[in-house]
Amino acid sequence: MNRDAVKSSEIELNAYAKINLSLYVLSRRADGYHDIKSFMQGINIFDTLKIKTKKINNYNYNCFFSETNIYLFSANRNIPLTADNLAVKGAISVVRAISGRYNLTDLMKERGADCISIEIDKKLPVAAGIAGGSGNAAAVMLGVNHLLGNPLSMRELMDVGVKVGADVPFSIMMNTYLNADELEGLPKIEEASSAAIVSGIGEVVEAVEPRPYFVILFNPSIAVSTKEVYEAIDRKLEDTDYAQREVDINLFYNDLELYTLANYEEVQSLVSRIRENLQADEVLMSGSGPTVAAYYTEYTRFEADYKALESARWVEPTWRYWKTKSGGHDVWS
Ligand SMILES: C[C@@](CO)(OP(=O)(O)O)[C@H](O)COP(=O)(O)OP(=O)(O)OC[C@H]1O[C@@H](n2ccc(N)nc2=O)[C@H](O)[C@@H]1O
Ligand SMILES: Nc1ncnc2c1ncn2[C@@H]1O[C@H](COP(=O)(O)OP(=O)(O)O)[C@@H](O)[C@H]1O
Repeated sequence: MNRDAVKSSEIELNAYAKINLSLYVLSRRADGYHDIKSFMQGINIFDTLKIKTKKINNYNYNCFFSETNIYLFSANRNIPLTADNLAVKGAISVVRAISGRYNLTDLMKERGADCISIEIDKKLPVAAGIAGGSGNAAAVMLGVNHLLGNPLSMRELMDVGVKVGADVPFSIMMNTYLNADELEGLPKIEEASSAAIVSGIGEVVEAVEPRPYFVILFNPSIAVSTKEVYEAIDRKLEDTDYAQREVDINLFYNDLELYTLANYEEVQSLVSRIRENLQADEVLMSGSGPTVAAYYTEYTRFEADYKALESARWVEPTWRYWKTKSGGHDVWS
């Protein structure tokens, strides 16, 4: 570790959301988690997090965790402002991993700091199938590691991150790639990508070239529990033909869609209305839902459809939608 390389006491990172262009659930493991195979890609919508190492000089924060002196602030009331916050879990896990190898008190002292503060500007929907919380954990892990002089490499952060959440390893890789300018000096940064084929429960992340698409993303403003959806798929996995089928990672396919669409009328209605009214090449729910992506290869059709949404009667006032792109900065410019 180059202790002198990073002496700034503050970093601001965008925590980008992900979408699953394909998601196959392969088997249930003894610990209740599921082995999957998924093509995941970053998308240009994000929360913003400010992470600081500082002297404790004010108490204007929602909560304080004494074990590692971590303060959290967010104006958003849809996320837990407690130790259950995934940003706090990310901070604790990275602090513990660093403490295992280095003297944390010394690292903090060298920076004239005795606490870490996290501020979350939450813009993404919560429990939405786009890894908003995992992205917050990823950004905090990358930010704390950066402020403490990059003791851990990107891959080491990913290994620690899977204990915080199954989507965290991919979120770390993708958010490393998309925040590369801010994270200069992170060991193994050159291995990052905004797209990957993800397997295991989420810990095996193989960087691949992104597949660029224009995307209109819809969220019906309901929350869906990932745990509930995975548990529901277990009955299907008992069928050996299903469990042993061939998977094509390049198809637009999501094993979890069947359950969420059948059990959440709002999501079924959202998908049907998008299919009836838009000219998208593909329409697919992301992750466990309820967010649905309409994918376009052609810009003019994408623009026309997006424009028409403003006055479309089939769009419910409670829905949120975003005009965005998937891939990386090169396709976003
Ligand atoms: C479905 C996916 C697809 O990318 O994304 P989301 O819909 O959550 O965005 C992920 O596999 C979700 O990852 P993540 O949301 O981080 O999961 P975790 O917090 O670790 O786990 C929540 C719960 O989901 C179940 N779970 C999660 C991942 C996995 N491979 N198998 C599982 O069975 C477990 O029951 C666990 O208790
Ligand atoms: N910082 C955070 N941002 C979003 N959700 C969080 C956060 N911390 C904890 N959570 C909780 O994590 C769960 C999953 O949220 P999220 O990551 O948004 O879902 P998904 O992976 O389906 O997009 C929710 O129950 C939410 O309350």
